[in-house]
Amino acid sequence: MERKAVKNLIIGFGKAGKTLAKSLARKGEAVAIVEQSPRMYGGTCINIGCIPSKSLIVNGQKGEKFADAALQKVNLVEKLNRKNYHMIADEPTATVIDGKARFLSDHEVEISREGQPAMLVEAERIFINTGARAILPSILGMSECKNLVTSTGLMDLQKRPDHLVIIGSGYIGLEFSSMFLSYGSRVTVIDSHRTFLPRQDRDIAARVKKDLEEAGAVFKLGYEINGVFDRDEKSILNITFDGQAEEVEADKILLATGRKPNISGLGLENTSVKIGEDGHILVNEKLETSAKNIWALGDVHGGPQFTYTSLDDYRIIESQLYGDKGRTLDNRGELASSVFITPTLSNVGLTETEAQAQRKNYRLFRLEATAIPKSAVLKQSKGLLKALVDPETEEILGATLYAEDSHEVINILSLAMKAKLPYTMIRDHIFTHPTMSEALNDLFSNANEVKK
Ligand SMILES: Cc1cc2nc3c(=O)[nH]c(=O)nc-3n(C[C@H](O)[C@H](O)[C@H](O)COP(=O)(O)OP(=O)(O)OC[C@H]3O[C@@H](n4cnc5c(N)ncnc54)[C@H](O)[C@@H]3O)c2cc1C
Ligand SMILES: NC(=O)c1ccc[n+]([C@@H]2O[C@H](COP(=O)([O-])OP(=O)(O)OC[C@H]3O[C@@H](n4cnc5c(N)ncnc54)[C@H](O)[C@@H]3O)[C@@H](O)[C@H]2O)c1
Repeated sequence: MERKAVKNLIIGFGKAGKTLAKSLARKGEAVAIVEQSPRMYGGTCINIGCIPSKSLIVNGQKGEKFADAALQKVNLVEKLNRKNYHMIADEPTATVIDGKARFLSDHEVEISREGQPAMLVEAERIFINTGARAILPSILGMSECKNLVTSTGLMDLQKRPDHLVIIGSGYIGLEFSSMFLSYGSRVTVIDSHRTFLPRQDRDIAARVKKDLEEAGAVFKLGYEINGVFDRDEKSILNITFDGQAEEVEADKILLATGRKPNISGLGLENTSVKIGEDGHILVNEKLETSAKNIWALGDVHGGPQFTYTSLDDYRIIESQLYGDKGRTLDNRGELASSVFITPTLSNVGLTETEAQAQRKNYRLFRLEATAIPKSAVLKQSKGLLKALVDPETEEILGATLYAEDSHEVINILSLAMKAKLPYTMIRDHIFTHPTMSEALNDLFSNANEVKK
């Protein structure tokens, strides 16, 4: 077996891993990064996640035809994939190894390669960045169903399905409903949960649901899925609500019921790395696993699954191994998030419901998106903005922005929260005009405070 010794081995070409590989190489350190599929150079985000999905979403909003948008998506991904490969492979002290990694011990990793003998890599330090993969709930008949796909399969289609049935109304379920509605598909969303967007305030969830319904989505919430079978070119889902059975016919079925840490076949049982009950790699606030030479970064260690949290994991490693050791998971602060539907739904910090559950004192500010001049310019006036402020410190406790471009505007509020700025600073700040961010002036004005 071919053997290789290297100081740093990174398993998985994700956001954290590739950024770390580049940084190590720039320091002149020997680093090898192993990736199981050339299709995935650069990881989930650029190949099968954020970037292709947002490309399809944006082109759908612009009114492009699905076939054209699909082609643009392929070209964009190919370009980014090659760029990511060369970003690492062209560094003199870095090596990209094609193959699937499996631990033999805390320091030894076997890499199986297609059409070539396996390779054994011995490394001083190992960074696991293997991401997450779609959870496939067990549904009777699903393995024989030819129209059942995950988000990856759906984005590979050349032709839009006439009727898309989506199982799951979380991030992927909602973003893909909005996306395919914009291309003219009929969309039905089924979720086992009765409450729509359970972590959002009820007024926000109701708005989102109503807007998606107006765009054509049909929601079937609180349904159990009993089985699926093919009939000619279509597939039929058997579902029940309160014991009442019904059938739904679909051209494609998207499974979007969550993603779980990718540790399958990684051989962690041969190491001293400990795994949590739900299958994530256990790490401390410095991302150290229970093996002293092994770290885990990104989706694989559980917690929020975002590209920007994976990037922040890289920053933690950099700070711990080469910096002032100040950066950890514990001082990450509030994370903003956005669901890229139309308009976008963004959150940071507490929702009103969470503030109430925590018995916090808060001042509530509320603004209809119709009041924002830029929303009229953009011809997208749907939405509602909410923000909570601590009455004593005047700091922002949280915000929910359901409005066009809220994925940009939310970052202003997350920065303000991190900097502990009083809300008055945002209220009185001079923003350029006409922009969606200037709505923050109005949102925080006294006139828009909701007296409880
Ligand atoms: C459809 C979709 C849309 C998304 N949209 C967004 C978004 O808009 N914004 C956002 O922030 N997040 C989004 N996400 C989530 C985001 O993509 C992930 O959280 C992020 O990419 C995780 O990065 P990572 O660094 O953990 O690893 P990944 O980027 O997942 O990389 C892991 C890599 O490891 C490889 N690998 C796995 N096992 C092995 C092995 N044994 N040997 C060798 N290689 C291996 C995999 O092939 C993969 O390339 C989306 C996800 C999906 C699926
Ligand atoms: N904009 C973004 O940042 C973005 C976009 C896409 C994905 N992501 C990341 O990817 C992760 C995975 O997304 P996701 O949408 O797959 O998961 P999710 O956890 O967001 O939503 C899963 C949904 O599936 C439902 N569900 C679970 N099991 C079910 C079953 N058996 N039958 C019917 N419904 C069922 C749940 O009730 C939930 O509504 C997200 O947590 C997110 O971190 C982020």
